Amino acid sequence: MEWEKKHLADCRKEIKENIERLETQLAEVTAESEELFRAVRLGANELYSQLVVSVDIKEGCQVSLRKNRTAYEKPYFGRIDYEGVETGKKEQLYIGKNGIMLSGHRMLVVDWRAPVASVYYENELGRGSYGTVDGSEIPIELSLKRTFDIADGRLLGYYDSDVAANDVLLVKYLSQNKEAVLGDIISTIQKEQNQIIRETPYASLIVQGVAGSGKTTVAMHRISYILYNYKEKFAPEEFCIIAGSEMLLHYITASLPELEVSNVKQLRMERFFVRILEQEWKKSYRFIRTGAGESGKSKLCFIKALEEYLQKIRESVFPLEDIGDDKDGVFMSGESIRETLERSGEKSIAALVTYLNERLRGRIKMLLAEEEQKELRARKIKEYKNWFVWKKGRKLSDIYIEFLLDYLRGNPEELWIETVLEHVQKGRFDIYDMAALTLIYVRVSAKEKNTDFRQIIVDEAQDFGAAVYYVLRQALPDCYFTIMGDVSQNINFETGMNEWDTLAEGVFAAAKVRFHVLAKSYRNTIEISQYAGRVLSAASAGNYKIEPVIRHGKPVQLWKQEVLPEGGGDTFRQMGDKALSLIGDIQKSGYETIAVICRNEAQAELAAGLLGVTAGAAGEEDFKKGVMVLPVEQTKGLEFDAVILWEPSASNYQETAADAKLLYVAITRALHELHLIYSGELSKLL
Ligand SMILES: Nc1ncnc2c1ncn2[C@@H]1O[C@H](COP(=O)(O)OP(=O)(O)OP(=O)(O)O)[C@@H](O)[C@H]1O
Repeated sequence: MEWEKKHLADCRKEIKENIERLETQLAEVTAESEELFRAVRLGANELYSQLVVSVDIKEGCQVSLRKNRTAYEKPYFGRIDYEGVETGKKEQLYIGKNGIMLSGHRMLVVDWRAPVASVYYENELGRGSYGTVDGSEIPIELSLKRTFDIADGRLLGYYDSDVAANDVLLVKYLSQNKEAVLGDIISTIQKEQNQIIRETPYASLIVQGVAGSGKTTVAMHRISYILYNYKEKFAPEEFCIIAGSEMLLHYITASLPELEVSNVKQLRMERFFVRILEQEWKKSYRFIRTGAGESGKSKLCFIKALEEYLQKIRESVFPLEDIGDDKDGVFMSGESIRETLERSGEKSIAALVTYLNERLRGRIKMLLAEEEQKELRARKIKEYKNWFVWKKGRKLSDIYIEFLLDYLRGNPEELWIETVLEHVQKGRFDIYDMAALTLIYVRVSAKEKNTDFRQIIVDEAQDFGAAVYYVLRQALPDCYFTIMGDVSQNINFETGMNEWDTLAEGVFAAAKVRFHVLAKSYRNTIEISQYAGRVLSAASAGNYKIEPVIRHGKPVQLWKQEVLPEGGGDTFRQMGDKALSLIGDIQKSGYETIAVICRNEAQAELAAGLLGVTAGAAGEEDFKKGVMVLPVEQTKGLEFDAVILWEPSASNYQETAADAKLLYVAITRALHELHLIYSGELSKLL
């Protein structure tokens, strides 16, 4: 202990010196760049490149200073001692949230994202290896793995152990209250989480993780990891985080600056489609949250039927016939058209029309190249100009309508199509109509393929059906996807994902996607997890079980309100009073985020009225401290110190898989305390 205390003190001394040196350097470089800026503004253009360099140095200084200042309080959390098997070189590395360099390029603290830091998270003592960014494996003999508990620059203790080195700290960390943002877990990342964070960025991932298993947290750390290790290959602007609601996006991305991630994009799924559709999404169009026939439209067979329909249009625009005439010969053969079509699967019809017309013109010029053919050449070029035609400006929605009519002819029993047609004619589109429009855009009119994005991260991915992912893949063929979800929490039972095979096989081709499972739940106490377990088997057909991290809390409390003869109003008032007194008690025990979770918006309005707070409305963006009254659907992905589940009665939650999923979501939002207030009969699921 004394040795480590001294090491910490020495380390902090060096960091302090670093800070002082950087402060001086920053002051100097700031003065220098200001001077250069003035000179350039007065016309000394030859100093411009010097100014750019100076500004770069200044920014570098600011970043280092920030890292050193943060590190001063808690420079590191782990230590590994090992010997390189091939080199025989002994290393003793301290691992922290920020890599700290000393002058002379001596590494004081290794950044948690560095490849070697993986040893701390994954390896057991003895022979092992770690992977580098270029894919090679470095064999090592690990002799020590140590976890530190450091606060405010003081060493409180350390633990040496094998693979689960960070368990003690983990439980300590989990017992704390939560800030109203997603925490950073750098010092307690678990092995199976680490494997996902450090998966190659050149693969798509599907992660099935039970509620509270860290899917969202892991996804954010993965972005940080990729940007740190693959700076040259991926830029932050090429990342987009997609989720179902604004509140969830705000909640999850609030943790990004802490992880040194800035400038990544974040969009709700429907906004993402709008972004891809660009001007094809007309001003008069409206997104509707619930459309018609979503159950049918969300399935792969529907979107693949559209794909086939578009393929037929393509075939009709480019007949595989020779182009030319008997007298002057063949300018372009049917065979060469076929080859071009095959090679250009990613090109839209409009792009191909332009391309093939240009090629045809080029071929005519080449075949009639002689001077004496000049006149004939000009005539033929004119004759075959715009040989391939596609009506520009044809509205995507018209093509969609034609397809729907065609689909209806083939499937006359699918009556919902009539309603979809009505919506589309009025310019009203749900998420699956938007996916369909996007596919039509990609196949029909896109000028070129979209290269804006390279990494897409979808959170709460189970809420969208396979058709959405099929279209995303087609629209962004060069993109890698990180898809995080939990089929047990699929609240859109008819449309969303109830298993992952369809996605893995039907959208990605199973060989191309890596599947991970996170089974441990870090959020809830054992008592809450076990309670959730009761509904889980009904919610996931028993496929994915929760393994809670051993952390005890209060038992789950049930508060039954007898139905009063005076009628519902009085009964609810009594329930409201009970909730208010519970909230008072919970706040007294120091918890800050409390949610009252209701079955739907109407019940949330009612409960909010009784509690004297405003209910979280659909468009609400802020996740805040205090009491929030929310319909269960809007609590997806969020977590609260305490949850009061409002009216989990038999009539609100019936014995169906869909209702079980809703209950499961609601219960698993609670970190420390769960209370149920209900009148009459409790749901049979409980
Ligand atoms: N390794 C870990 N160490 C400490 N805390 C962790 C760890 N992994 C997850 N957590 C915590 O567990 C909680 C749940 O994490 P997160 O919200 O990422 O889970 P999730 O799988 O996305 O949950 P849900 O499916 O319910 O939205 C968070 O408070 C997070 O900080």
